[in-house]
Amino acid sequence: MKQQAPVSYSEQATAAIAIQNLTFSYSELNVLQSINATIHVGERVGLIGPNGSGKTTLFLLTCGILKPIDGEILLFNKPIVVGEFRPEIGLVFQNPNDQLFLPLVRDDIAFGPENMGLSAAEVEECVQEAISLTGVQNLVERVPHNLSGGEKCMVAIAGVLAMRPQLVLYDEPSANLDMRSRRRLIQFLQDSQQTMMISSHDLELILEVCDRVLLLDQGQIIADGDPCDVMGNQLLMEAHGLEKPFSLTTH
Ligand SMILES: Nc1ncnc2c1ncn2[C@@H]1O[C@H](COP(=O)(O)OP(=O)(O)OP(=O)(O)O)[C@@H](O)[C@H]1O
Repeated sequence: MKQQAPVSYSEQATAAIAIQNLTFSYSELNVLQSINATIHVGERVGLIGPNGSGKTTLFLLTCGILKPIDGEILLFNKPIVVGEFRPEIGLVFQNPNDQLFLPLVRDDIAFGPENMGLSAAEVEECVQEAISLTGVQNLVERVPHNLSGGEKCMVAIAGVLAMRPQLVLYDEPSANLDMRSRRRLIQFLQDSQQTMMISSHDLELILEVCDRVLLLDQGQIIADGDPCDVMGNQLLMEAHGLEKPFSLTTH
């Protein structure tokens, strides 16, 4: 439950992400203040925190979309450089409309691998694999713009998986999904093989999918541990604008 020390040499072999003394501000607004955390290969880590605590910002830094003020992030032991494409990592954006922009779903899913210098046959293999994993076969000839929220969510995930990342960051993946689409997403996430981080206010989803949770608030990682322990701590949750999930209320 306490903040982690910077990654040690012995941890490097299994570190997918090593966040080291990371500090970030938008102009005058300090968002992250010297945070440290290591995400290991194979982990499924939930990222929780109140609105505006910096969850999306941390994901954008981890993908090299934003540049830290201080500190650094190592991705599989190699520093993230802002603007450098790293195929090892994929980000599923909070709003699928930010990700889907081509006239056909199939083209959207193919966009990533097509820009990775792969042959046409390799692109097709990646696309078919992603379509199959996400179950969007019936949507490939559709116009992304016309899809429902749940359909857009799975197509956006397919577009990321088509690049075969080892690590996927999901930003609020269940936002705006109905019960059936959300259940399908949870099943998909449980079956996924990649190391993952999931930022969400859907704490029950985090409980069902993740084996570890980080609580972010006031620029700091306030808690880091087992999801039931962290989210079952009512005083801790309430102190940071969160509620203990209903399914933990009898524990
Ligand atoms: N481009 C930007 N310019 C200035 N401030 C920003 C920008 N993007 C985000 N912020 C601010 O940075 C803080 C962190 O935002 P961020 O989106 O990372 O939080 P979050 O934890 O993902 O929030 P939510 O749970 O509401 O999605 C907020 O106060 C937000 O208003």
